Amino acid sequence: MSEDPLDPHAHLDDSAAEGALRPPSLAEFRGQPRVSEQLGLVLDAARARGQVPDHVLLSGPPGLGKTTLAMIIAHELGQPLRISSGPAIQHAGDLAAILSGLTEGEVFFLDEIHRMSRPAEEMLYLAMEDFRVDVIVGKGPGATEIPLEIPRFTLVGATTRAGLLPGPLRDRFGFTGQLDYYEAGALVGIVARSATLLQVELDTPSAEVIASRSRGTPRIANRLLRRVRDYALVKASGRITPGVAAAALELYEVDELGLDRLDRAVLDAICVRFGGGPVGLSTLAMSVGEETETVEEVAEPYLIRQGFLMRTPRGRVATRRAWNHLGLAVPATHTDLFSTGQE
Ligand SMILES: Nc1ncnc2c1ncn2[C@@H]1O[C@H](COP(=O)(O)OP(=O)(O)OP(=O)(O)O)[C@@H](O)[C@H]1O
Repeated sequence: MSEDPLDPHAHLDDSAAEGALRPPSLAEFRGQPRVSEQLGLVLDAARARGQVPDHVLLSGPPGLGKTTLAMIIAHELGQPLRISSGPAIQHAGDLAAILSGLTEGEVFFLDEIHRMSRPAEEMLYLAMEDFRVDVIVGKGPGATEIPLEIPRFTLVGATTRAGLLPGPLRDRFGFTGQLDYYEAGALVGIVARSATLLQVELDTPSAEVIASRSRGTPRIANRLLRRVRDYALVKASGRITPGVAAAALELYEVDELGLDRLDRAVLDAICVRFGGGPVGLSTLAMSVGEETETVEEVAEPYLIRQGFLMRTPRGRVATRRAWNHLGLAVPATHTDLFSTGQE
């Protein structure tokens, strides 16, 4: 796993602190007002009926709060939480073991659900719908399927790419929450709350500097706060001002739009090495020395959202904004491309 302090995938930096900063209830969960309200309703209704709620699918880029919401669901329902992930469940038997060990009403959080093996996925269909798994006993022609009842549970699936889930799996979730990048105001609130929990004095203008460079992502906001705190301690007698926050983030190569080293490397590769594109994803990933998934799921969504690049059927293409942000002149050929209405 990467140790890059700005990588939203990286959990290891002060991971205990990250856990301590998770809001424990929906009331303390900021941002995502629609998902939060809809989910609150699902939980309230289930509680009122005294039943186990529908299965919940949470999708969105890393670090936006999917794990946090799964923990909140369990907490709000007063149920234990079991955590696993798609890549950890390669055999149907692994899943059968987990499911048969659940207690009635337990919340089962399955991260990266799109990366589960096919046989496990098929077992999950039945478990989600009928609360039953078919365990195969024996081998070859003598093998028999033994149906096994499992306790009613709530599955909370998380994925960075809901589109990658097969239709039959997606259809079995009663509620899907699509998490989006956070608005600046919500991030300021998150940073302020974290600062209080970390016993760091932080005024609103400084919180705004951190929030505005956090790529709309609470995990990054919390991490940047910790880096700013360190910087202030070493260089500014512990006092955080907007100038100190900006200088700290400059040091960590986070620019004023929140773009980090990988984001800029991607833009630089498209604009400079590939003449603005179109360039295929795998070529692009290789040229910045990253996994295709990291480029596609971490860097691209934010760059697209910020209008720096476009996905086209022929590959990734930089927009004028990308050239401008890198301080480069837009080549004439690309001015032509965008003036044809593709921007
Ligand atoms: N709405 C929120 N309010 C306050 N803090 C939040 C919120 N959402 C996320 N966080 C903080 O951001 C961190 C990352 O959240 P979380 O681990 O839930 O993200 P995730 O979407 O599950 O990411 P991944 O897919 O990479 O596991 C948590 O430590 C939590 O403190």
